Amino acid sequence: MSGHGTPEPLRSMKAAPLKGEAHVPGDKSISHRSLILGAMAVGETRITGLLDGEDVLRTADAMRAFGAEVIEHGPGNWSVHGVGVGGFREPEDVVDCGNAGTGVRLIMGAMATTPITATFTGDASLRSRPMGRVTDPMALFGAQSYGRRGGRLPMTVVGAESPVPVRYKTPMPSAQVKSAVLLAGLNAPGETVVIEAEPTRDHSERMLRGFGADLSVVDTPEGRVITLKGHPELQPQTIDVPRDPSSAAFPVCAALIVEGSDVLVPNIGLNPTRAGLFETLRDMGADLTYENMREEGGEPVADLRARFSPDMKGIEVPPERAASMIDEYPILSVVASFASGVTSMHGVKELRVKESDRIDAMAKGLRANGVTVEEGEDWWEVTGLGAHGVPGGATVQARLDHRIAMSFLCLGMASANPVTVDDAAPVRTSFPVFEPLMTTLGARFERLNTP
Ligand SMILES: O=C(O)C1=C[C@@H](OP(=O)(O)O)[C@@H](O)[C@H](O)C1
Ligand SMILES: C=C(OP(=O)(O)O)C(=O)O
Repeated sequence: MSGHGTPEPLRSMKAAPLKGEAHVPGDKSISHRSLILGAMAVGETRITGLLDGEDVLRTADAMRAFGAEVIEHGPGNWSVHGVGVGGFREPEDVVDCGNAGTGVRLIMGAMATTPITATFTGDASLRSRPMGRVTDPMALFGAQSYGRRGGRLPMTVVGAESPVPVRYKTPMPSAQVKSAVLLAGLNAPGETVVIEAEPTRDHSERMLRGFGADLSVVDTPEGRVITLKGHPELQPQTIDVPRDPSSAAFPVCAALIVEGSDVLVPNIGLNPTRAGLFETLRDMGADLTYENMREEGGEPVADLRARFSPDMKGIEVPPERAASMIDEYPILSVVASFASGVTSMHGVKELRVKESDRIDAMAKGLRANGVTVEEGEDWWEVTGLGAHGVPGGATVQARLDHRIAMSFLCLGMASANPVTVDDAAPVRTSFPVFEPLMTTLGARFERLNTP
């Protein structure tokens, strides 16, 4: 598992023009939810296109520990025989969610209204992340939790004996917190209500409805109000997981900064709660087009075509767009380094509690590679050096963060000198085929024994 093995240093050298098609893996958010909702349905859910990244494999193991039958039939092809809402059994051992914030937080929610006890842990990154944001609303349902100081893992959650429904306004924009409350609400009587001031990714709402839950979403002056009726019998589904826009971001952004590139990234979901990066890149003047726009499973889908864009300009990224591109700021900051002028990113303090403090990780690594970065608690600014202006040449720390590792590997494809990442193992959490896929397009990597 990432974070426990030998570090895998990887150097990224100037790439050849990136050309061809990039078939990126399945969506991580939807993959976690497919397994969890499949485990809470009655009968067999079939899944194709499931991401086989380590984060999702941990969730599959966790669902087995809670009593569901989870079987891999072949690459991406899975079945889950669910135990029904309220049917989880008590895990016999500690549940290790690895590197996955989404996995642990959604599973805590899913079990918090069933009278069982479970202890959760994860790798060094996950053990440093705040869990109070989920255990606070779980306490309102009647669950108890005992963790390390600061609400850190390892943590034991004692599910509520007689859960009560909850009305909860999320204190920060977080789809994980929203989803944990909705999943807990499944096994509470009456109506559970979540209110979010800023809309976040809505996969849980769409999928809960798909599984047959009674759920309504209303936009009000207070924010988005989501109401779920408790105690549904969830119906098993057949799910084809769409490709992950957050993974698509890497070949797209690499193509924009590597001279001579022209890359097609087919079948990417453009759900508006996820597509903020692509709009931002277009606002910066990127040659990024949506081809073959269509609807699949009720969601907009397109093939993304990205070509080398030497004339991109820095912009102020609208803060209200932050939730729809929260995982994409690291790679955006790489693109911003190759634009001209300043790109400023505000309203992004959530970046400080991801797999790493992503503002700090990117700021330190970009500075080491010759880029000027200013930062405050909830904002940062990157001063671009133009299409050929980034020196590169440094070794950076990935900090057990897949998106930091992949972002700096993309930087090295276009900078004057190679960029080395001290440990690329975390890439396997979300994008296990990143290295071969990017190599096929024209990237050049060198594996090192020591960074
Ligand atoms: O719900 C989800 O699937 C996710 C929500 C986001 O986290 P937050 O809820 O902490 O913003 C995102 O960063 C994460 O990669 C996936
Ligand atoms: C923040 C992320 O994931 P998680 O919170 O699930 O660890 C991510 O994938 O960028």
